[in-house]
Amino acid sequence: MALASANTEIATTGVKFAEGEEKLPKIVLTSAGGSEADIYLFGGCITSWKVPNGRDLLFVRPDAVFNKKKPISGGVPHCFPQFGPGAIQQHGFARNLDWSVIDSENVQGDPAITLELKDGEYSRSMWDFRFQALYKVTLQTKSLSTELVIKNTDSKPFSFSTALHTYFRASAQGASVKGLKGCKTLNKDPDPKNPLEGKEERDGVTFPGFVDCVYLEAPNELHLDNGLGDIISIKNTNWTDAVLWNPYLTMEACYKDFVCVENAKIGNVQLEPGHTGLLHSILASIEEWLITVIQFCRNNVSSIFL
Ligand SMILES: O=P(O)(O)OC[C@H]1O[C@@H](O)[C@H](O)[C@@H](O)[C@@H]1O
Repeated sequence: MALASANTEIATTGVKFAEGEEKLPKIVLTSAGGSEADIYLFGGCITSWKVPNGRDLLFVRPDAVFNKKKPISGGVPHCFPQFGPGAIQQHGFARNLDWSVIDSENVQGDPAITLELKDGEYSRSMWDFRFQALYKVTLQTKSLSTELVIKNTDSKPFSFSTALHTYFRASAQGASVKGLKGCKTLNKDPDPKNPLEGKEERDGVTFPGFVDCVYLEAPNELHLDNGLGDIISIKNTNWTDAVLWNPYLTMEACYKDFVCVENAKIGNVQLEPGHTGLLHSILASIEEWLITVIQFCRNNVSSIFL
């Protein structure tokens, strides 16, 4: 189904247009299983993901503005075509532009929407390439999955870096991320322009103060304990890297209430004309007992089968 503008009615079950903050158009997805997600067309930004118990697992900063003068600070903003710092604005322009809805579907009670962003005068003024970005967001009862497809529609090659800069609601003091042990790190604290190389030695990475660290070649599944009673699995295909960020006292009003765990592609991805790159991520709320079983199996699998 092709959808032209924000005013078009969507006939797909579980997918509707609504007025968001400051009357910005947003899409509301509602699954048959009782979960809900909000996606603003401005920035193609998912701002809310409520699981069936009603808890919103994402966080929007209290200083977020919805007037298109700044990107929406919170939820799942895009960083494209640059993660940064770099030649163009920090985190690129995709979070500052209106995306359009081009498709929607509902498969067995699970709604999905596909947004599109293409180059225009504004984007070409800082990054002179023609591209198409397709972003499919699918909501299931306990998970939210995204698929980002970048296509080079130009006649010359280009390269980009990218991230999903996900803000999770958390008690930063009690939060931890598992799965990063052994990864090579680029610590942007104290100097983001000259990150310090290192290796992660911890089983669970915590947020005791300012954190701004890139993890290279991260595994395809991480577990975030948000310190509020939720365990969130963050799975990916092709998002090779991860970034952890908490601004600590530089954002005194809210640093205690969130942590960013970002799927990222830090090294430049080179795309030839006509070629596409695909990045897939699934956030899933999982029960603590399941984590215990997974960990038990990981620790004991060799002894069970030997
Ligand atoms: O643009 P935002 O949402 O304020 O986020 C900024 C932060 O984003 C993080 O991804 C970077 O690693 C930090 O260096 C940066 O300060």
